[in-house]
This record gives sequence, structure tokens and C-alpha cells, in this order.
Amino acid sequence: MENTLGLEIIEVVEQAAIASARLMGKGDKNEADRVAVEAMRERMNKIYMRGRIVIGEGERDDAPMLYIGEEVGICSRPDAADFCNIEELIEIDIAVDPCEGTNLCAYGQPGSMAVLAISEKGGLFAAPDFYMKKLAAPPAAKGKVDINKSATENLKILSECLDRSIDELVVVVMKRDRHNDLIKEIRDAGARVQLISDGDVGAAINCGFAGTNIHALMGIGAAPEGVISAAALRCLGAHFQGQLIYDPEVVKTGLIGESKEANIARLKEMGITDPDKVYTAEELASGETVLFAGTGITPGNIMNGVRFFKGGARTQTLVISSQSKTARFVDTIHMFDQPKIVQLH
Ligand SMILES: O=C(COP(=O)(O)O)[C@@H](O)[C@H](O)[C@H](O)[C@H](O)COP(=O)(O)O
Ligand SMILES: [Mn+2]
Ligand SMILES: [Mn+2]
Repeated sequence: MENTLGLEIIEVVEQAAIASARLMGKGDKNEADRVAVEAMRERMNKIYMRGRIVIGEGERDDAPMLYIGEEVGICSRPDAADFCNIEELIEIDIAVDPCEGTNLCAYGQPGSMAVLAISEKGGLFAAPDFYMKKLAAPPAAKGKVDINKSATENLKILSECLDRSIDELVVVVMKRDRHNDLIKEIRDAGARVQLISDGDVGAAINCGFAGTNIHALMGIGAAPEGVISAAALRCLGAHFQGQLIYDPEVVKTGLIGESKEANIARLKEMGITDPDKVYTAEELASGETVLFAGTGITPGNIMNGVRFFKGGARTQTLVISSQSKTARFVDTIHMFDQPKIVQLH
């Protein structure tokens, strides 16, 4: 999968990031999102593949593009047999977030990215548009920290696994009212908290690398983003657990259906009979082959954002593959039309 799709998939996230970055700082999050979706879809539909969106911009009724269930790629077209040897192509599932951190992009803040994860059919958990309690941690703590344990207990475990004192640990938490007690507990335990307004995919991925000065992500964000994070962290051998959150009382802010009971019923309809199940990274991204790709829109901890120059742009993309066991940073200069210069720095 990586061999045949690798470079094309990189271009998918690069194009989405470039499109969004043109709107960086313009204050219009919907437009930043829309152009990223459009660019991603256009580039995906030029690839010789049979793809299906399993995590996207919503159900067909809500979103005109990259909706859940949408088929993408040249070999998904009704006339595909004229172009593709369909029997030879494996069907792939794709989870996308064309502009992850739309607010960050719209307000010129760090940490916005165009991201996706792919796997063979059935290899990614088709997460409902719910919230998810998440715990991400570095590879050394994989399977040792546990989302069912308290933050205090997990910080003790993390400190042993990483061979550093608790006050040397940094935990990322989204700044939301629902996290007030969690933030207090982490601080009381002696660790430091990095509050973020948006963008918990980037925070989760930071946990997978040493040297980012981020040692855990705790708290509740969106479930679709949880699956994309899990795909990246699974490939890195890092820790990720996610548990769906369906109770509006727990979420406190945001749109999450009218009641806990109605949400449980909705989950049941989707085939999720145990709404409290804790999913591991390997369950959320269970495919034999999993690939994550993300391009920085605005600058982040591990990737630059899109930098425009006259006639072109430079992007940085992270591609993580379970197949080749690699995390590649791809630095690309894009030449639009006929640039007078090809800017290096
Ligand atoms: O910050 C986020 C927003 O993503 P996007 O809509 O693609 O720009 C995500 O990283 C979060 O995981 C999540 O969507 C958020 O926590 C849920 O929203 P909220 O109700 O504001 O907490
Ligand atoms: Mn997002
Ligand atoms: Mn988004």
C-alpha cells in the first residue's frame, strides 16, 4: 500500500494544507475548512485507487464533500473498468481531517494540520461523531498507563517509564470546562499542564516522539480525531486509548445530541453495543497496514507550516507507516506556474 500510494497520499495532504494556509489568519474557519476539503478531494480523485471515506466531514446530508461513505479514487468511478484493473486493487478505507484545528488556522495560531489515515477495508474504526476520552503517551509507557486509572496514578507510571520526575512531565489538555478537575489533579500531582485551545491530533502525535517536551495527552476531544491519532501512534508503537463519551453532562460544551439515553440508542443503531468500551490504538486502527500522513498548515512542534514565496510554497509532511516502520519528514517545494525563483529558505 505504501509503495503504490505513498507519494500520492503525501500530495493529498500537501494540497489540502496549501489551500487552507492561503486563508491562515483571515478569521474565517469555515472557508479554511472548505478549501482544504475541496483540495483533498480533488487530489484523491486523481489517484488510481478504490477508496472509501470512513471518517470525514459528516454524513451525506450534512456535507457535500468527503462525507462518510463517499467513494474516492479513479478506480471507484462507475466507468473504472475502462481505466483500472479493479480485481488487482485492494479496497482501502480513509479517515480524513482536511483542516484539523480550523480555529488555529483561521486565527493564525500554531498547530493546524491537514491529516489522514489509511488502511485496507475495515482497518479503521468508523468512529461516530461523538466525543472521546483519550490517553496518549510515549512508546516506553505503552500498555503501562491506563485510561481507567486516575491521572495521578498515570503520572507516577509515566515518571517511572520515562525515568524522569513527575515535575519534569508535561501533559497536554484541551482548555475546556469539562477538564477543570483533571487540570487541577495533574497540577496537584506535580506535573505541568500545556493547555491547548484546539488540535488534539497534533498533541497526541507529539507524545509519540521523544524531544517534543510533551509526555501525555489527557482529556476529552472528538472521536474521529481519536482514530486518526490512534493510527499515527500505533505506527509509532506509542500508547493510545480512547473511550467514547456520550453523556452531554460530561462533555459540558459542544454539540453532542440531546441526552445520554438518546446517544446510547444512536450508538446501538451503529452496532456499538458496549458504549463504555475502552479501545486501544490497535483496535481503532486495526488494519494489517496503516499509514498516517499530515502536513503542517501553521507551524507546529514537529513540523513547519506552509511557507509561501513568489510563485510557490514549501511544505513539511510527516508520513508514518506500519508497513515500512518509518516516520518520514517530507520537505517539498511546490512550484506554481512558472516561478522566477525556487526559494530554499
Ligand atoms: O480542536 C479540534 C477541532 O477540530 P476541527 O473541527 O477539525 O478544527 C480537535 O482537535 C478536537 O479533537 C475536537 O474536535 C474538539 O475537542 C471537539 O470540539 P469542542 O466541542 O470544541 O471540544
Ligand atoms: Mn479536527
Ligand atoms: Mn477539521
